[in-house]
Amino acid sequence: MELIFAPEVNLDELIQGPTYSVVERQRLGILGLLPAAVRTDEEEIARCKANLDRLTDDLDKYIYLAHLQDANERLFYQLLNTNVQEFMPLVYTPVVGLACQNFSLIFNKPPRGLFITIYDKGYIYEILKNWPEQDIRAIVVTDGERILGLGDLGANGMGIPIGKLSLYTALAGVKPSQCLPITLDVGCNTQSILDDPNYLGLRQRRITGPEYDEFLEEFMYACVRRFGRNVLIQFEDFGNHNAFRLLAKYRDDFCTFNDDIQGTASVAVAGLLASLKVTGTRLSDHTILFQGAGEASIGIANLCVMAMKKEGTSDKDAKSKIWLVDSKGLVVNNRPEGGISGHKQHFAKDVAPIRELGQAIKTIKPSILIGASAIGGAFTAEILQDMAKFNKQPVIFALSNPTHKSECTAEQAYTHTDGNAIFASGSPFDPVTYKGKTFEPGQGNNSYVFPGIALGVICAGAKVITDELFLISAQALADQVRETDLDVGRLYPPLQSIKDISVKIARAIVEEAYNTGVASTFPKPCYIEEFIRCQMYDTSRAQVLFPEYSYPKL
Ligand SMILES: NC(=O)C1=CN([C@@H]2O[C@H](COP(=O)(O)OP(=O)(O)OC[C@H]3O[C@@H](n4cnc5c(N)ncnc54)[C@H](OP(=O)(O)O)[C@@H]3O)[C@@H](O)[C@H]2O)C=CC1
Ligand SMILES: CC(=O)C(=O)O
Ligand SMILES: [Mg+2]
Repeated sequence: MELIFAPEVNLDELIQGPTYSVVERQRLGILGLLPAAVRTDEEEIARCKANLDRLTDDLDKYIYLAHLQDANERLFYQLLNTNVQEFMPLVYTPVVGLACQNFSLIFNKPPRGLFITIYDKGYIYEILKNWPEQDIRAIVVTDGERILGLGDLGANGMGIPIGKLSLYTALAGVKPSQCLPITLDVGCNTQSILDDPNYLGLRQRRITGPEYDEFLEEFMYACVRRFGRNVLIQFEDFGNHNAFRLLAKYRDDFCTFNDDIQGTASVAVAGLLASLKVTGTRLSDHTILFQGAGEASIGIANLCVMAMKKEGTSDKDAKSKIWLVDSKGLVVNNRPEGGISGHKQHFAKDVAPIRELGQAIKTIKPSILIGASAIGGAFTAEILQDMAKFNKQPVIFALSNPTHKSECTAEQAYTHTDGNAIFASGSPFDPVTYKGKTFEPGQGNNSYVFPGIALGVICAGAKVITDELFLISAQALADQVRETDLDVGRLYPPLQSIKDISVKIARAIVEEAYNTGVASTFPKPCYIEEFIRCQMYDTSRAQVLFPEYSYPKL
């Protein structure tokens, strides 16, 4: 047999590992660099699973998967797609929280994202040029100040943009080469992190004020200059004091959204719309109480108002049905403790102050209770029992992440309401069997919507992302919920069908983008769903083809 060797071996060529055929190995000049077996994708996925099964520690599993993503991205996404339900908690919440807390320890050399520090001010465009890919369509950016419910993790927050963008690909087929995770390192205010000898970020307290704002401004313009006007910039896990004002500042001129405010609103309203099918009510019939009055709660509250207005309720009446509890108690006008910012002000009521959540519930008797305060266990047995006392089927969402920050567990929700709760949570819980019925609660997490929204925005070349798009996505998601889901207490469609769900969301986004004149992909595709599917990442392996050919006789 005649062997053909390439003059120089490119180790990148090994990326497909043992799935290369012998002929491919010869042609690529990598013969001998792999063991003899020529394997199918399925066999390689099984090998990855066997490796994961050997590991007992979640962080070790995260590290294994991160290495797989670096070594063989295609296989990584194939593996995730074999069982999204099983693998999502390992690349996303809750384990991504653990990974962020240990990020400096587990950081590995291959760059999965860009770190841009406050000292890079003036050179952000040049740093963006260091990223090897040119055709970036989506950026997820954090400054690490509010990572899940874990607080300020500084540069360790990088796990979040990486994890979110992995879901862009795994859940909605956005091409990984078009995604760029970015951490803006402006310091960290968590002393234990600054004291950690392994910490890899800037070892200083956070820069704030005009210097921070100028840095963000330069970042936004540098992204557009480098990757084009339509590059999607998703803000993730910024501190409350920056999140709202940056969204307000950039939303009309950039293709941007804040996932914690707007994505969360969309997924929560989707869950509420699905719950209406169970209770046979309208959203406007409900009284909603939020534990927490931050990015997530205010975002959801505002979108609930939009949804109620669609039902014909006035703005004033809709707002009157929504109550907030923050760290100082019920959000009421003239509260002695003050602290009612502009966003909370819309929902502040003219009633006597109440300090405790439990007391607020006894007084207001809400039919929907939503937790987004990062106070684990805030929904006590008594609170859950009260919700069941006041309502035949209380809606209870414990949205805080990761799992130990959840306001209650699924088991607590069902047990303390005698199995009557309509429940969803930000981080996943295992099925619960109560009095012979097995509940499989759904995950009220923005991950159900942001990948599909991003896919739609990218396909349409949307110039801006309006609030209307988040309500449309909520409706598109709720429309996917079947009787069989509701029967097991799930307000969301099964995760296993998430790619099709994302396409439906994307389709709704694309149609709306054209209808409202914010699309810029022309000509408008005739068959929108087919067009979207054609843009999606294909995990099947590109064959290294060497067609037989010969020169014509000279
Ligand atoms: N499931 C999902 O998809 C999402 C979940 N989340 C989760 O929601 C949580 C909050 O996130 P986010 O809204 O962005 O954070 P913010 O920091 O913006 O808001 C937190 C809110 O909680 C309030 N709070 C703090 N302590 C208490 C307390 N003891 N009692 C009542 N309220 C309290 C704060 O009050 P004050 O205003 O007085 O400071 C603030 O209003 C996090 O755990 C996050 O992981 C967030 C986004 C998406
Ligand atoms: C899910 C999410 O975005 C958060 O917890 O911050
Ligand atoms: Mg977030």
